[in-house]
Amino acid sequence: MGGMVVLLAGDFRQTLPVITKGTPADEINACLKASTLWVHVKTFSLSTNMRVQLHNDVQSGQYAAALLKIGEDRMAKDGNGMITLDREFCNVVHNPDDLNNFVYSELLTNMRNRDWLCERAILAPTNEMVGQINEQIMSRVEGDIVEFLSVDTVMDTEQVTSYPVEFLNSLELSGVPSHKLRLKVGVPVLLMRNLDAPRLCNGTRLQVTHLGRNIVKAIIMTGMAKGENVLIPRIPIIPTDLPFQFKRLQFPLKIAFAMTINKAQGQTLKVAGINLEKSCFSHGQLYVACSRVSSPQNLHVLAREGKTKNIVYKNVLQ
Ligand SMILES: Nc1ncnc2c1ncn2[C@@H]1O[C@H](COP(=O)(O)OP(=O)(O)OP(=O)(O)O)[C@@H](O)[C@H]1O
Repeated sequence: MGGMVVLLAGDFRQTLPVITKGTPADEINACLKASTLWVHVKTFSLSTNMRVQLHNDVQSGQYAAALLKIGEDRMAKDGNGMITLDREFCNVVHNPDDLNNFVYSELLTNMRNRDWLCERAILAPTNEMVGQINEQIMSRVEGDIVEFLSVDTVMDTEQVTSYPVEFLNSLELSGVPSHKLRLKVGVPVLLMRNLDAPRLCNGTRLQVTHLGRNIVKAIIMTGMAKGENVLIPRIPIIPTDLPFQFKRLQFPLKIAFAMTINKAQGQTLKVAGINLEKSCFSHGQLYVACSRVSSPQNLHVLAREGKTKNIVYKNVLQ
């Protein structure tokens, strides 16, 4: 059947599809532009950055222009291929504690305000960094940490001896909750699976209100069911991108003070911190991170000497 009109909306300055252990060439090949259908696509361009425009101040035009310079790799680079982030573009900070304090100032008082919690996040390129930042900020929250250990089992009983439980427990997989999930009452969490769409979806943010042995009570902070109290159970999660199948029984939650830049794509934040102790490693990450907020006053960036790498695959933009 032909002749149907399909509307696709996107921005090729943003991150490309993630290919596990893939090279830049694999990412470019997975992009819509590499499809044989692309020649039949008619493109229209949107020209106003509404997120920035809505802020409605004199700096908004400058900020939107600077974002485009990052997205299109038009920033000047030094001999090591690094760009310099200046004060007009963001607040450059020099250590992780400062970054955490700028974004989560007076955390204990403000944590009761769910809107305050939702409108801010610290972003980092890798899951490993995100895990560390979440632990650092959770340590500032009052109360005891409760540790939930997952139950991991191999699906094929014949493979039980090849994959001991200790090995399964050690697997940290993207999109799969950790074996050891550490939470406190009051912390914001991200739901990692669709439990009851459209109320409780992958990416919905919640605030923990009670930690039981077999259930987590939480209040929904984002989306159509904002304000509702919910019970989150442990669910079986089966990763699909491994050479063998195993099942992890765990709460589909992770702490949401910090999240990866890729996870933040699509979100709008009032205040963002970007931890670039380890630079971005893939196309569009710096652009996505910086473009989550609408003004330079609300963007705090931790980068050594204010310098960082901006990875842009120019042929995706042509
Ligand atoms: N025409 C508009 N009028 C008012 N607000 C708008 C308009 N378009 C977008 N916005 C606001 O701008 C912000 C970004 O919009 P939206 O998330 O739809 O854009 P997007 O292109 O998906 O962004 P990105 O891909 O960068 O995440 C949102 O807060 C949205 O409410």
